[in-house]
Amino acid sequence: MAFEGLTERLQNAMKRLRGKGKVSESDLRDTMREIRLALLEADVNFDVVKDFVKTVRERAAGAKVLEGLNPAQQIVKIVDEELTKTMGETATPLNKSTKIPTIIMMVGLQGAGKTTTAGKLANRLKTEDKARPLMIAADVYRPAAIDQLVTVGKQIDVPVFEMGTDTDPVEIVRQGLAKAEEDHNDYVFIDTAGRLQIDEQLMDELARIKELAHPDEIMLVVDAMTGQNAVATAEGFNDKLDVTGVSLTKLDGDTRGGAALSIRAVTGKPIKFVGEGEKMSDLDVFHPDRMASRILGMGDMLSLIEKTQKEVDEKQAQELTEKMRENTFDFNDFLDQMEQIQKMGPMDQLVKMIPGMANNPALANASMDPKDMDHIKAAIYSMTEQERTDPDVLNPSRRRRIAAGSGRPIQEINRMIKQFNQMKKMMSQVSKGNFSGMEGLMNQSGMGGALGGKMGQMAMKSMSRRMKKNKKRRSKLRRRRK
Ligand SMILES: Nc1nc2c(ncn2[C@@H]2O[C@H](COP(=O)(O)OP(=O)(O)OP(=O)(O)O)[C@@H](O)[C@H]2O)c(=O)[nH]1
Repeated sequence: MAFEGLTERLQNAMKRLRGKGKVSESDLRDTMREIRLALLEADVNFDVVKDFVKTVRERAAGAKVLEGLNPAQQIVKIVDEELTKTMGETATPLNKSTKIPTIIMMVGLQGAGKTTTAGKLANRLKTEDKARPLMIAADVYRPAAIDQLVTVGKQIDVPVFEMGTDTDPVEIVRQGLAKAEEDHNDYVFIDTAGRLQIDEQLMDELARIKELAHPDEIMLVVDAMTGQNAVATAEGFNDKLDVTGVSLTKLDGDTRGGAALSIRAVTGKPIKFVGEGEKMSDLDVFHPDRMASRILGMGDMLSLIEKTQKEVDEKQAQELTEKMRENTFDFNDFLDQMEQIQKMGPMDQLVKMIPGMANNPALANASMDPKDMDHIKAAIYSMTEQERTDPDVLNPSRRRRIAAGSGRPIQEINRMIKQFNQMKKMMSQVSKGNFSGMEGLMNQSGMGGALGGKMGQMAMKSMSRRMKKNKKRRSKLRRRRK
């Protein structure tokens, strides 16, 4: 099994923190030493280990004690996040040319899995994107290599261009590309020669092929089982060819993890795919976050941690609901809400996540312009503390002052206050469990319109999260009163 030793050692390193209410300096030091040894033993590059441990230690020492998470859980979370970062954070797709064909040049040492990976990728594009790839056999040094590519081609029903072993590989590639043009293939894979070790002659040949073909992707294939050697190979190929992506093969074997964890950090090039078997379908997109949880072997623990965190967020949300229910939701709360929402990302996407809102025609065109948010904020910033907490005092002269202070027209301020009040009313209704009038209220108040729409959306977002929980809590309260 891949990563077995690493997983076990990392788990052991963090186990010692379990059940501790507080992590002392020496606990942390011991844990970090264990993590460091675990990574080194897994053949992770020394510099990568050094940086990793340093970052985790700093984050762990500086971490505020998050409510709801114990110290061990927090450190697991930090280690998980940093592992993910080390491997590149997010999945990186295959490069694609704007006009066909997209040319993918496969490079790597002999036996790394170039031919197999070319076949797997071609197969994937064919089945998922209905692509029509062509594969060029440019390894003229081993007749068996051409046969192998031809066999793979038959297996996945993808044509192979080959000229035997007597033609210069660059010439083969030139003619192969002409053939692809003629046949309108949308992808071309160039299967190049490998050696047991990097040598000048091979590199020169690859450089000549690169110069001729201008590949969109130079995919370096490395065998994950070879640990530090894989990393050295990657560096060598990258220095000479400036590769664009890496495929790690044989992750189904008992690789220790060094290659997966070091390549990105050492070469700066993303791992794009991983091979996990010999079958043509055994190819996966490389997801750093999933790989990190797999290495940690703490899938359950990590989802628990996430859940706990969410609940802490919900506790804050609960306080807000309380205010809504008691009708004391004011402009300060509104400002808080807005700031939270702004941190979360584009408004229209958030709205779509609300159950039942994805297809709501009232919100169809209500996308959130950050400028509008800023205008609302500016208006609230121009209010006095009293006005924020007690919006009823907002008489015409105060409104004029706010308009002048925020540089917004008075009509806009009036509209905003009116809609805030309607929203507040709506919120208090909803929080009391009265959903029926909501839609009518939304339309009546022009919530689908510009400013109100946005306020409405924000309110909807916070409400939807709370409704369920609140309902439960209210019935509990009722029971208690009885
Ligand atoms: N278990 C496993 N085997 C793999 C994987 N990828 C490739 N292989 C095997 O590794 C061996 C070498 O793969 P090839 O595709 O022939 O390697 P190559 O880089 O093209 O090698 P040359 O053509 O000799 O330069 C084959 O037996 C493949 O079946 C993988 O992800 N998992």
